[in-house]
Amino acid sequence: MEYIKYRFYQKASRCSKEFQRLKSEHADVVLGQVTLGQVLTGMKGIPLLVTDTSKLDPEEGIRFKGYSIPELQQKLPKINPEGEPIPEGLFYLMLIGEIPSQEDALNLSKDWATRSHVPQHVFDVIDAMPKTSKPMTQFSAAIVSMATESIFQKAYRAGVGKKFYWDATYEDVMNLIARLPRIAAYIYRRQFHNSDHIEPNPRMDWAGNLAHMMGFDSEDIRRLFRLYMIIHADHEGGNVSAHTAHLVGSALSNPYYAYSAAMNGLAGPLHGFANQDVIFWMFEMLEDLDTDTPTDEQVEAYCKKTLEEGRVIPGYGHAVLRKTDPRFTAQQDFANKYIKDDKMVNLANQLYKVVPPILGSIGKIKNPWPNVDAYSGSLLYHYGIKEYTFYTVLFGVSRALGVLASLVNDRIYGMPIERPTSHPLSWFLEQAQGEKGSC
Ligand SMILES: CC(=O)SCCNC(=O)CCNC(=O)[C@H](O)C(C)(C)COP(=O)(O)OP(=O)(O)OC[C@H]1O[C@@H](n2cnc3c(N)ncnc32)[C@H](O)[C@@H]1OP(=O)(O)O
Ligand SMILES: O=C([O-])CC(=O)C(=O)O
Repeated sequence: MEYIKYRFYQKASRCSKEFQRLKSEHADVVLGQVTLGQVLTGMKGIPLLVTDTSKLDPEEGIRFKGYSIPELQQKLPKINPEGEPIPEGLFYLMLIGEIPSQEDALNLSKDWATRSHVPQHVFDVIDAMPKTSKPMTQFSAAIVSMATESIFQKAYRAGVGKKFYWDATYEDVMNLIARLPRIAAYIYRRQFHNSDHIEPNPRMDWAGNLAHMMGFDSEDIRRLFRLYMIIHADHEGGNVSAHTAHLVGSALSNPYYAYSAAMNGLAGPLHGFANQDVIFWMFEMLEDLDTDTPTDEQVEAYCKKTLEEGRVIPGYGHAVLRKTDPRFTAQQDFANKYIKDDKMVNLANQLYKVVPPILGSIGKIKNPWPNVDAYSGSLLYHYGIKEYTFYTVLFGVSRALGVLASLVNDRIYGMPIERPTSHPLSWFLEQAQGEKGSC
C-alpha cells in the first residue's frame, strides 16, 4: 500500500472504530434542540454533520484541523520559500491530520501527476457542448462524464465488502483531484483561447501546473494560485458544495457523481458563483458611475441602488460567519504585499469601508462583513485572468481538496445514507399554533 494511503488507513481506521462505538453505545445522547426558526432558515446551527477536515467559527473563521490560515501559511511546506504553501500539504493535513514534511507534500504532487491523465472522451464531452454553455456547466458535465473511470463503482458492482469501500473511494478521489486542473484549464483555453491547449508539465506542483496549463507561467501567478487553492479548499461540512457531495455520496453514488453534484451547488449565486458575480457587479458599478475612481459617496449610492432593486451585494454576508472572513483578510494581505495601485483591488478595499455600515443599518442582515468572494476576483483580474465567468471553476478545483477528503472519511467511517425527515407545512403550523391552517 502506498505511504499516504497507509498513513490515512492507520489514522482513520481508529476514528472509524470511534464512530461505530458512538453509534452503538451513545445513540441516545441529546445534542440540542431544533427550533422552528432553524428549520425555516436553512437548518443553521443544528449539529447534524460529522466533518473532520475543517471547522468554522463564526467569529474567527475557518480552521483546518485546528490551524488558521496564517498558521498554515507558516507551517505548510513551500516550493519557493518566498511564496505560499502548496495545496498538496493542506490535502495531506485534512486527510491525515498532521502537517506533512516537505517530502510528504512533494510525494503527493508526484502521485497526482501520475494520476492526472484525463480520458479523451471527457474532452470530447466538453467539445460537444456549445460555447454558450457556462464554464461551470462544462466543468460539472466533464466530471460526471469521467464516472466511466470509477473504481468504486466497479468494486461495488463486483460485490466488494463494505469495509473496503473507502479504499476504492480513495483511489477515485485521488484520480479526480489529480485530473481537475487539466479539465479546468481545458475549459479555459477552449472558451477563451480558441482551443489552443497547453499540455501539462508533470514536474510541476498541482496549482502551478493549473496556472501553466491556463497559459500563466509567472511566479506571481503561481503564488496567487497556491494561496487561492488553499483558502477555498474547505469550509466545514454544511456549506452547499460540501453538503451536496456528502449527501450524494451517502447513497453510495461514486465520487464523480458526488463531486459533479457539488459543483452544481457551487455554481449558485448565493454560494461559489458570488466570486464571479462580485467582479461583474463591480464593473457594472464603474460603468454606471462612469468613472474608474468613484468617491465613497458614489459607491454608497450604488450599493443602495443594488439593494433597492432587491439584489444582494455579492461578496458580503455569510450563513455562519459574523466577522470579516479570514480568507478575505488573507487575500487583502496578499494584495497589500504584492500589488500597488490597481483599479479593482482599490475598489475591493473601498467596498470594505463602505458596504458594512450600509448592510449593518438594514437590521435583518446577520453579517454585514465581506466573505472570501469579495476579494478573489480583483486578484485574478489583476494578474490577467480577466474572464470572470471562469472564476467559479477555479473555486471548484480547490473545493475538491476538502470535500473529497471528507468523502473518503465518510466511507471509512461507514456513514449511512442520509435521510432526514420532512413534513408538510400544515404540520409545522400545527406544531407552532395548534392548528393546521389551510395550507
Ligand atoms: C463561498 C461562499 O459561498 S460565501 C457566500 C457567497 N454569497 C454571497 O456573497 C452572496 C451575498 N450574500 C448573501 O446572499 C447571504 O449573505 C448568504 C447567502 C451568504 C447568507 O444568507 P443567510 O444565511 O440567509 O443570511 P442572513 O440570515 O443574514 O439573511 C437575512 C436577510 O438578509 C439578506 N442578506 C444577507 N446578505 C445580504 C447581502 N450581501 N446583500 C443584501 N441582502 C443580504 C438575505 O437575503 C435575507 O433577506 P430576506 O430575509 O429578505 O430573505
Ligand atoms: O460556509 C459557507 O456556507 C459558504 C462558504 O463560505 C464556503 O463554502 O466557502
